[in-house]
Amino acid sequence: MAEEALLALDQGTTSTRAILFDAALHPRATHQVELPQHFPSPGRVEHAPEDLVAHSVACLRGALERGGVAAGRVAGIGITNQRETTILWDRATGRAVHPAIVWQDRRSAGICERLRAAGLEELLTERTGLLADPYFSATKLVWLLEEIPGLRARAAKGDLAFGTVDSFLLWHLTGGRVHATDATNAARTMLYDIRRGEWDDDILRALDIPRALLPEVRDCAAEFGSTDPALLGAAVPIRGMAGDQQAATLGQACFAPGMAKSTYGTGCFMLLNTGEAAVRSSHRLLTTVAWQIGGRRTYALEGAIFVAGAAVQWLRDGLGIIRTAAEAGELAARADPDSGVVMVPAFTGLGAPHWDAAARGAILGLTRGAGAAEIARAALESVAWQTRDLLDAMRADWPEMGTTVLRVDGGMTASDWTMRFLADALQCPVDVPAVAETTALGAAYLAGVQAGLLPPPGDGTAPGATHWQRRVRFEPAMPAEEAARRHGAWKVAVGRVARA
Ligand SMILES: Nc1ncnc2c1ncn2[C@@H]1O[C@H](COP(=O)(O)OP(=O)(O)O)[C@@H](O)[C@H]1O
Ligand SMILES: O=P(O)(O)OC[C@H](O)CO
Repeated sequence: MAEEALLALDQGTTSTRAILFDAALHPRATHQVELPQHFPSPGRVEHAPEDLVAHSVACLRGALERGGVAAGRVAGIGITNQRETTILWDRATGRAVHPAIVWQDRRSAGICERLRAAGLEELLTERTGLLADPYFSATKLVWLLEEIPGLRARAAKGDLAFGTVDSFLLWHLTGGRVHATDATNAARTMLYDIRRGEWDDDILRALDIPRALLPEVRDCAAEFGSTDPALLGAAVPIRGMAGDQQAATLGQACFAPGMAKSTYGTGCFMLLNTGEAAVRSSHRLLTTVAWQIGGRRTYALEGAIFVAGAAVQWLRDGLGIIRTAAEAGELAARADPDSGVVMVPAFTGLGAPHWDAAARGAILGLTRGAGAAEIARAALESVAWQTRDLLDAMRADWPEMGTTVLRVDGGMTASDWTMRFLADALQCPVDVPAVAETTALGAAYLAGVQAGLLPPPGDGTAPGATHWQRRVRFEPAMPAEEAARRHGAWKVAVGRVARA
């Protein structure tokens, strides 16, 4: 690779990876490390902050080494990360005062209840676009300040720094010189006014969070400082930052309003670009910042589903009816398509647009003729129907959406059967891109924009002209009436498991 390179760091929930791209955004080398999960008690999920830093540095070094590129040739690093996960650290030592509280962690449910009882939910939703749920960082931070002795006093003195994973990594990569985040990560804290683009003093006061804890908020394509030369052998500028789902939206080149992407990993996150409109949802979707570049914010509606690929993992590890995830589609293909078996995989409650924490999973419509194949098919279908519920909610919230093509990525897109059924269920085309690593691609793209190597979104070359290429398109083959009838059966099943 003779020309300049871009380096993406993707710190996710289950692994950390760095991908080296050339200046035209072709992936050249990858280094990945699995991240240990810690479950100290039911409902609690933690990561070791030192793992986050050590693995990130190892991945950056590994990708450079494998790509045979010296750090000095990297025009910019883009950081992207699991969102909402909360870390509080000592400014003097850089050491975290508690393990990272992961986005899935439910320990602050009681604090959310308190906020709702105090009538604060409307203010929180209006300003931040989010719901009073433990998913977001704010109540995790309140929990730390309330439960860990001495922290409130240290915070008041200005000795501590708060950040999501991006900020914590930035702090360490720059040798403790920069305490900053970007607008997309700030938008997931429940402390940030997404319309005015600043930390919200009313919310900080209501939650008793000292402003001195908070990082400075920058654009997603910006100068974030340079890496400590001791880490990679040269000072490399950090020029991009975005939460992983927002980075994937950029990686999928969903640059124009009305474009949407859905990522199918363990869970599923769907984002719809709504342009300059921060659309307030009437269907319990989230309103979030898709990206901020040149001081201008583009917004998105977001829906999160907790169980997507996790349903396939359950077929494998819970039921033992498949040996590998890839077998799920083969088994489903052998099922009776009219068996009437419906599975609602509400293993940990239902996410958007239902937000029913008490719901639990069910398999309905079993007859003597139903077997492993029908259950596998119902599990894969459930992923498509959950997406249909999100799409319907998005259309209802934002009628301008019109017809769409859904761009998909993540592990489950390896299943052609699922993607074909997804197109049927949604009654719209489903596009799988050539570069599957859309999250890293989005982060590298941001760094490339800031380095002046790539055009920003919306400059006339968008959508898609810069880096997006389709690998395959799935067109709906099921008649609309049949899709509506089957969706009806799904909705009845959801109604049976709902508790809220
Ligand atoms: N061929 C396949 N068919 C169906 N599901 C699959 C297939 N391959 C992988 N998966 C599912 O995709 C998920 C992994 O996707 P990935 O994007 O790596 O997730 P994450 O980033 O959440 O760890 C797993 O839950 C797995 O069950
Ligand atoms: O790390 P992932 O891919 O599981 O994504 C996590 C999300 O950012 C949580 O909001």
